[in-house]
Amino acid sequence: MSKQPLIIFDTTLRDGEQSPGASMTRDEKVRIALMLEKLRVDVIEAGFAAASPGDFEAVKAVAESVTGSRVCSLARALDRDIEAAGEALAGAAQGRIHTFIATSPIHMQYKLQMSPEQVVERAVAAVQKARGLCDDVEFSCEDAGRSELDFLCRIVEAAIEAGASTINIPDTVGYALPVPFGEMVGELIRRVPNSDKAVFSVHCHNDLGLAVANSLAAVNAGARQVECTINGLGERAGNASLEEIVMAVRTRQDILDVETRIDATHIVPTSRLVSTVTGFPVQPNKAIVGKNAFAHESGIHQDGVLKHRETYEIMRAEDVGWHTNAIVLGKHSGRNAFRSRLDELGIQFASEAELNDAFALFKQLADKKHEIYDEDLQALVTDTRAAARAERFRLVAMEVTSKTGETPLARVVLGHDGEERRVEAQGSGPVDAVFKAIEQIADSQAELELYSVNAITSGTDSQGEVTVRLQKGGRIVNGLGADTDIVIASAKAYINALNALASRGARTHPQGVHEGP
Ligand SMILES: CC(=O)SCCNC(=O)CCNC(=O)[C@H](O)C(C)(C)COP(=O)(O)OP(=O)(O)OC[C@H]1O[C@@H](n2cnc3c(N)ncnc32)[C@H](O)[C@@H]1OP(=O)(O)O
Ligand SMILES: CC(C)C(=O)C(=O)O
Ligand SMILES: [Mg+2]
Repeated sequence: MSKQPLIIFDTTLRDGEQSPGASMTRDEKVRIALMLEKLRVDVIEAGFAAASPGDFEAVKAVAESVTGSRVCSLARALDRDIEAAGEALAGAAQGRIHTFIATSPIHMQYKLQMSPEQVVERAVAAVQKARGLCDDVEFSCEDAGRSELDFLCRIVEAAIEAGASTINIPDTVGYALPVPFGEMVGELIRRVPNSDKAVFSVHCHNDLGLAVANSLAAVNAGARQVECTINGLGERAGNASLEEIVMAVRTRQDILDVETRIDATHIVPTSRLVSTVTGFPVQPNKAIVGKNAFAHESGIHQDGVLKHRETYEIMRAEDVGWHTNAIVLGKHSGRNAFRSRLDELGIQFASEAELNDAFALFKQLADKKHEIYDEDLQALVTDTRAAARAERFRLVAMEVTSKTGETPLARVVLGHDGEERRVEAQGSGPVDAVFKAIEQIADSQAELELYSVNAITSGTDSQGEVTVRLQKGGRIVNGLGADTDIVIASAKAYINALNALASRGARTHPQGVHEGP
């Protein structure tokens, strides 16, 4: 039986970015978008063009960089938002304006303070306006999961009549349960007289941990687009995870009559990239992309897998991009192997000089570490790019003494506005001592909101990747640092965050206060 296409709409760069602290710069968005294009995602929602000048620029840059996927911008049902989306998407090979308005009684009454009639009127006007600027328009009924079915039928019919070719049914607050949600989507498709003129889509949030289950229930009921994010990143508890949807569809071809065009071998590198850029580590037991997803610890399982892999594995690790290194990168590798592996990971360099900087760091790392994994390369490039931004502070040297029964002492040499300064400080631990020493020079008066360490690969020679989040006067910045020595990685991350605080460069976060490295 021939399968129907299931459109994969990735919203990592828009809804994913709405996770507090997950903001991305324009260049980071382009880097992730190019990876999503490689993954063969059908639609990339690049941002919310009207949200801020930074996000407008990011949507524009993604639209101008990506040709293999459709690029989309979100817009409220307001002319100014739709015009901004249309303008940002003008350079796209394939663009889409995604406009939305809430349809649940609670949102219409308290948030929009509009009557249902006014909401329908606004939705129709928004779709018409968007169609005047772009021939591909998606309309979403925000909070559809808590909306009345009769009203949904009415507004969806009107939106299709006005020119929307995709109708999205979001479970905005993650309230739905799979069986009733599937029934609701099926009922909508049956009852809306012009439903055959649009693709029905779902966008599920994970507040009850059911985003993927709800999405698949809707697919079974006739939805042919799923909105999802890498690693399930997204507002609050996140969105449906792309990798879980894609692999569920692929693994259960026996009972699902849809297929996607995703090249799953890029899933793990994309997951790593998103995690590195946002500073959100992936939990070890996360389906598909967690480091334990294909690991077997117990004897009976190990025995079974050794005798016949499928006894305990329903997917092959290599099919989703685990350990795809055909060439092992190490200290004897040259520039060509390095460049080619980065190319496979979707990382391109703006100049030969940038490649050379990254290659020099790679050689330093290879001296410390036997084998360089893809994850190391992602971290290394992020580190090079983070270091390349406006450098008010620079780590020149550091030494930390940490002995049993003694208070740790850090001696740090910091480059500050062209001068080198030496300081020392004690702290409750080695990292605390280093941060205190750096602060003696920086005197940032910023609050440390988050400090997290993540081992990039396994083994004691693994690189540690550190995220530091600082907050000052409502402005939040992330700093990233990677090194085989986690205290040095911590110092780099702290300095990186201080440099971000010192720079006023354009950031994309909707509220303009969260900044990433
Ligand atoms: C479910 C979702 O994920 S929806 C997308 C959520 N994402 C974001 O909000 C990130 C981007 N947002 C932003 O940058 C800002 O909120 C902006 C630029 C869009 C708007 O900022 P402001 O003009 O300061 O408005 P503010 O955010 O305080 O309030 C939202 C306004 O939009 C209205 N609104 C909300 N949704 C819609 C909609 N779909 N269509 C029309 N108006 C809407 C609200 O009723 C409110 O109107 P009011 O100012 O008349 O009370
Ligand atoms: C804007 C819409 C699609 C959304 O993100 C939601 O309803 O969750
Ligand atoms: Mg959402």
